[in-house]
Amino acid sequence: MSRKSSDNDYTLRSMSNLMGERRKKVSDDGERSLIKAPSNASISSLGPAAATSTTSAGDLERAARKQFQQDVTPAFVYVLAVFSALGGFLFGYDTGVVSGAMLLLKREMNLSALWQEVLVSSTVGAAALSALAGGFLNGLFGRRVCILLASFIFSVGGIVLSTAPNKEVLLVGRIIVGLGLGIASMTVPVYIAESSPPHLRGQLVTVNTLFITGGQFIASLVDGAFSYLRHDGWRCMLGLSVVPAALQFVGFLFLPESPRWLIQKGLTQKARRVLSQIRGNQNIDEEYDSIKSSIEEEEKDCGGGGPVIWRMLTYPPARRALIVGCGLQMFQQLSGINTVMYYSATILQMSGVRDDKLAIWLASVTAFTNFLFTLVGVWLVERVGRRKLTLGSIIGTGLSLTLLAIGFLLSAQHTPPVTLHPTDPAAPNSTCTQYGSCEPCMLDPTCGFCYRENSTSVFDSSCVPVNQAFTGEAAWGRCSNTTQMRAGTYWAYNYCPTSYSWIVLLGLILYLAFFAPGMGPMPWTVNSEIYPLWARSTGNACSAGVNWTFNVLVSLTFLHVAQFLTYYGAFFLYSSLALLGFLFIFGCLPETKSRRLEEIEALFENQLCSCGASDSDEGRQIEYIRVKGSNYHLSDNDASDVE
Ligand SMILES: O[C@H]1[C@H](O)[C@@H](O)[C@H](O)[C@@H](O)[C@H]1O
Repeated sequence: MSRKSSDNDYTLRSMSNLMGERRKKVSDDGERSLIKAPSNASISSLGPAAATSTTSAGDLERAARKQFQQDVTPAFVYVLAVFSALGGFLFGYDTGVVSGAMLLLKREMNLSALWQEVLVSSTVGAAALSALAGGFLNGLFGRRVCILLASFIFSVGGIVLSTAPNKEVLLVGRIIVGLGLGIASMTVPVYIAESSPPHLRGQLVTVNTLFITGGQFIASLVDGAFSYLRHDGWRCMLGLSVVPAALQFVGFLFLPESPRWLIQKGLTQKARRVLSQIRGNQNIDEEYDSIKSSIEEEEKDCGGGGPVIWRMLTYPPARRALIVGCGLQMFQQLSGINTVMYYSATILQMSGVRDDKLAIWLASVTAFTNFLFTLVGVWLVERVGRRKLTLGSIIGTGLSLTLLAIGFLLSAQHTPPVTLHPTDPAAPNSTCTQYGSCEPCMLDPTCGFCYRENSTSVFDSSCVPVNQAFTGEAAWGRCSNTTQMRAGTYWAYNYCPTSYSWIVLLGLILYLAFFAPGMGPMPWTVNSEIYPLWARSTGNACSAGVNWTFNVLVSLTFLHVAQFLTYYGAFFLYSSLALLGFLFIFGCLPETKSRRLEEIEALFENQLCSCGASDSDEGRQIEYIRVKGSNYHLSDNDASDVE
């Protein structure tokens, strides 16, 4: 039997199986069977060439398939997604908890500014490296083993951190946690995407980012709660991550490997078993066959030798996908999310929350807002699609960054003058005491602004050195002991009192509302689906590596950028980068919603920019995808067999 007719028979058989079950299921629902059953049946009975002849037939089939899958999606897929997303939770928890832990650690272990920076960035740096290594491990050992490995590493890291006797061991613990983070961040989205049915894939992968922001929110609550413990509060903060890590480890002992990886490795019987388990009562023949044939085709198309990254760079569709994936991750970080989150406590203080402890609690309001709006993303991703969601998000993000910058600019223009110039008994030539207004004083990390305030003005103000061990107080003078400070006297470190703080606060809220549903989750979601199977682990490893690298770059440079360009300059810079990001996304990101993973490669087949395509272009694209999915190629207006 020729390849064409066997494929044909197979498609017909599987489609009519599918529709047989479907008809049984909806026979008591006349309207639904009228819409769905005939369209599918007629499409399959006409054969692939006819099926590709109209866009509406394709759409109908897609809609029918979606409806059918929705009816029978088993709960197991959700269990699998939630256990995997614990990796996202640990990502959020471990990156979020460190700021609160550091406040306590620097006092207890007498950490210098350099050590604090090293402890925070070592995790992110280690994550960047291990994300890259994760690509290789994923290809070799599979997704499940990598998730098990990551949760094991997280548990070890948590134990080392919570029992660390000194800063050197703390550093080892932070690096161990980073290694787990890198592997988890690139594996979990891939595993969820490969196991989910197409109509739920975007939503379930986005749940992983929901868990990241959830982890950051819980971390902020834990930070707030344990900040009252004078001793060893940080041990509890850092050690608590062992609980979700152990839970995920145990869960994954029972969860299956990704069916796509199994098929790729030739473990076909096992793959069939896993696919049936994940799809419940659905007929898996069609899906299994489509994955298998696309792997065979990929091997033919891209079977050239050499390392995967080399094959990706020399095979145009994979190269384009890689550019889109890495670009999205880069622009996510360049939009300044981690700076805004990190800086949010200060923004809130600037808006009138003077108590340090209260500011820590209010930082959890920011983290909660990020979480809440990621939930909106989970809701929207399958409704409006990845492309529109990401574009809308980056426009809003850019505008909010501009508003933040305007708020900072107005504050800088109306910055209060320094009216008192006390002399430091220990260092009479301290630079702090020489500044003429609050703005340059605030931009110098060694100084803070001490002032008195009534309802209308700031007076009796001075710029004095900060207490390096506890930035909540000055090193000497009126503001050096917050508990004994006179009523109406305040200490501002990192910010200046201003009546424009409401603009900054509004900018912060709008920023999170726009960033969290789109630019937060979509880079992870899109990356999990745009690469062909042979390039998926390497593609995700590279893009996750780019995310972590830009994360550490943006966080490490923020204070220097702010010193050099001032705060408003820094935020104007981020908003221009968001504008660049918009152009990139507008030009390069195709819509992947509802397509099978095996169909998506075709979106990168002809051009980098599939956006701005007219309806007829999209129609042609759908035809092309369908044809590719059925092992046929279009020649002019006709369909001809591959072999
Ligand atoms: O998608 C996530 C999320 O937006 C987090 O809030 C952020 O801290 C991460 O850097 C990012 O990758």
